Formats: sequence, C-alpha cells, structure tokens
Amino acid sequence: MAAIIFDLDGTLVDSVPDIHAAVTLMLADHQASPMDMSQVRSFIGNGVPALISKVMEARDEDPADAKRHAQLEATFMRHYTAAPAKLSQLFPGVRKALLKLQGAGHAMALCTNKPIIPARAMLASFELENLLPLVIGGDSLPVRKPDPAPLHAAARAMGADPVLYIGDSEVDAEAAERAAIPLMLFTQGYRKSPIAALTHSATFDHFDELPRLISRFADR
Ligand SMILES: O=C(O)COP(=O)(O)O
Ligand SMILES: [Mg+2]
Repeated sequence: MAAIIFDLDGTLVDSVPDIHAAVTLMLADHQASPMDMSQVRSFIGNGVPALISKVMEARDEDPADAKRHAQLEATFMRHYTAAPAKLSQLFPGVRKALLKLQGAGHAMALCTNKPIIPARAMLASFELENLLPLVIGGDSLPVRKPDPAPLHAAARAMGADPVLYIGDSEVDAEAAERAAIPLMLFTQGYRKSPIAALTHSATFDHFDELPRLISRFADR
C-alpha cells in the first residue's frame, strides 16, 4: 500500500490570503506600502526566508542585508503565526479525499516549506492533524525542498513503500525528481510554469479525482 506525502501551500490549502495579510502587516510595521496578492502568490514556494528576500528585491532592498532580512522575517513570523488560517481555505474536496485515502489504509504525511509551527497550526485549524500526524516543515531539517532530503525523511518516517508525492509547484517537481518519488501534480495551485515544463507522473484538477488516481497508479 503506497504511502502518500502531501505539500501544503497551493496543494491542500489556498493559503495566500493569510500570507498576504502578514506581508501587509510586516510592510506597514516597516513603513512600507502594501503589495498585491498576486505578487505575494508568486513569491510562495521556497519557504519564508525566500519570501522575505523576494519582497525585499521587489522593494529595491538588498536581500543580502542580513540584519534587515532578519528583522523583516521576525516581523512577518510574528504576524503570520498569530493568524495562519484566518482567511485561507482548503481546496475543494481535500478533507473527503484524505478521509477516503486514510480509510483505504494509506500512510500519509505532510512535507511543506512552511515553518513547522504555523504548518501545524494550520492543520489544527482545518482539523487535519489526525489525518496528517507526521509533519516535516521548512525548518525541520537544515535544508528544504527542492532538496530531496525532506521527502526522504517523510518517506523514512512512514516506513512504507512505494511513496507518492502530491504537490503543486516547480519546487515540488524538482524535489520529487531528485528524490525519485513520483509526483501527482495538482494543477490549481501556485505553479508559474506550464504543466509540461514540470516533471510529473500524473495531474489532477480536483481532489475528488485523487483517490481513484492513486489507486490506479498503485495498481499498475
Ligand atoms: O512556504 C512556502 O513557501 C511553500 O510552502 P509549501 O511547501 O507548503 O508549498
Ligand atoms: Mg506548494
């Protein structure tokens, strides 16, 4: 029975609204004007330090200014951990699909570049913590996706074979390829490239399709 690893932002949860809200509060605290939601969405995928660097670049600040970067990151995290799941929503069908997969006996884990504290808080808000008890966050290991190590760590912890990965982005495709784990690409997330540009084993547009897709894939 295949074990399944899920990405979080842009895969299970449309999390941009809360990330955008925390960026807006961070910018306000540092006397800067807000940024629109679509720009913030394009900065998501490589974790919080990369998000802060991209915000700095967009504002003609030098992301290599470590002191300024650390200040902004601390401000962002203060706002974000206070409300990681106030405006965000699960993508349609996520809960039903996870319940179905759990019922079918699949071991499941979360592997996200989001720091572990807001990642766990988000799972709790959506009452998914029992479905995804194992969480590898962006700060759980010295490296994050697209390094394959977080996927390997999740796979090892579940101790099951084969393993499938469900994600939405360029980062997920690269991590899966480097980990030699098949990726099922959710097409409605935060990907910036065309589907064909990303290495994947299957695609799906709605979580209602996922349980059948996984059982067909595992039966091959
Ligand atoms: O925090 C990010 O930038 C992305 O998070 P994800 O790995 O859950 O998509
Ligand atoms: Mg993602």
